[in-house]
Amino acid sequence: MDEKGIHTDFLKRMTYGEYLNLDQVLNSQERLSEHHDEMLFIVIHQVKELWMKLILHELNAAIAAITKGELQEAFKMLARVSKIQMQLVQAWDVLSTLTPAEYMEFRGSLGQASGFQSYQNRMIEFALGYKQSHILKIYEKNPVLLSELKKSYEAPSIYDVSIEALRKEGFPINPTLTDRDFTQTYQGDPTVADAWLEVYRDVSKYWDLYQLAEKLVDIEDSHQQWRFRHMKTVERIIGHKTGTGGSSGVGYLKKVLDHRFFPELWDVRTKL
Ligand code: HEM
Ligand SMILES: N[C@@H](CC(=O)c1ccccc1NC=O)C(=O)O
Repeated sequence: MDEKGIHTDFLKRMTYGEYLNLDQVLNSQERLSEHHDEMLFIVIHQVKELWMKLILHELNAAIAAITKGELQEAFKMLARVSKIQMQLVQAWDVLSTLTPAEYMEFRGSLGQASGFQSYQNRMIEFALGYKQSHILKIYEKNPVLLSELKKSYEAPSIYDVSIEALRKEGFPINPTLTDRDFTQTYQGDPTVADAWLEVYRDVSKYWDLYQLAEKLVDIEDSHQQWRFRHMKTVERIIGHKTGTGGSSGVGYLKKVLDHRFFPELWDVRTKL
């Protein structure tokens, strides 16, 4: 049988579990304590990491599509990102069934591990334009992750390519934004604010850019809802204890809430 024949034969016999690699997926919930609720804790985090994998897949494709001027394709992907984010926000309801006493019974077995080290969470923040250089240090000892992370740290974010789309439409965007140092978090620019204001004032003329802006607002809105639910769930479970990752805990999570990804898209609402 030729190579193709063997392959077809394998496909014919392939099972559901083989296709989805369920052996690995369903044998990856190793509790370090004997505690009943540690299973909930592990599953919630794994589900979240899987959804984040899909978010990144969609966000990166959307960035490429916007760069090529294929906005309709990008809208489809960004709408999917929003729906996934809704799942992630709702997942806090499941975790909230964990009481403080139950969590404290197995918290010790987590050591210094913390969501702070979630690599995919940082990749998403980079794709959305929040670039914090100290994040790279966390992965110093893992060259594979570090080089992947660096690539997205140095690349334009979804907002950078959206600003470029404004420029391509003919808006007089500050030229220094086009080849700026993308490792720096975008700080806002009056020419971008003026351009979005024009788009929102004349929606029928700039329908695609308007839709792009509203998709970005959806994503930032949901991301903030996720951050808020995280902060509140943490408060109800550990109060103001310091975090396993070494931060002040709730105080730190509250501060993170201040960050805005797409500042002009929020400011434009006041000006309309
Ligand atoms: C009992 C549940 C949880 C508690 C008590 C908790 C607590 C904390 C604390 C205190 C921090 C600050 C860093 C530190 O010092 O550790 C943190 C950060 C973080 N946690 Fe959680 N967390 C919980 C569940 C989750 C879940 C389910 C996720 C989703 C995967 C998650 C993702 C993150 C992320 C991404 C950060 C980094 C935030 C940032 O730096 O902006 N956490 N968490
Ligand atoms: N930072 C949490 C620990 C924690 O939540 C955590 C630990 C191991 C794996 C994932 C975690 N989730 C998110 O921060 C704490 O301080 O209790």
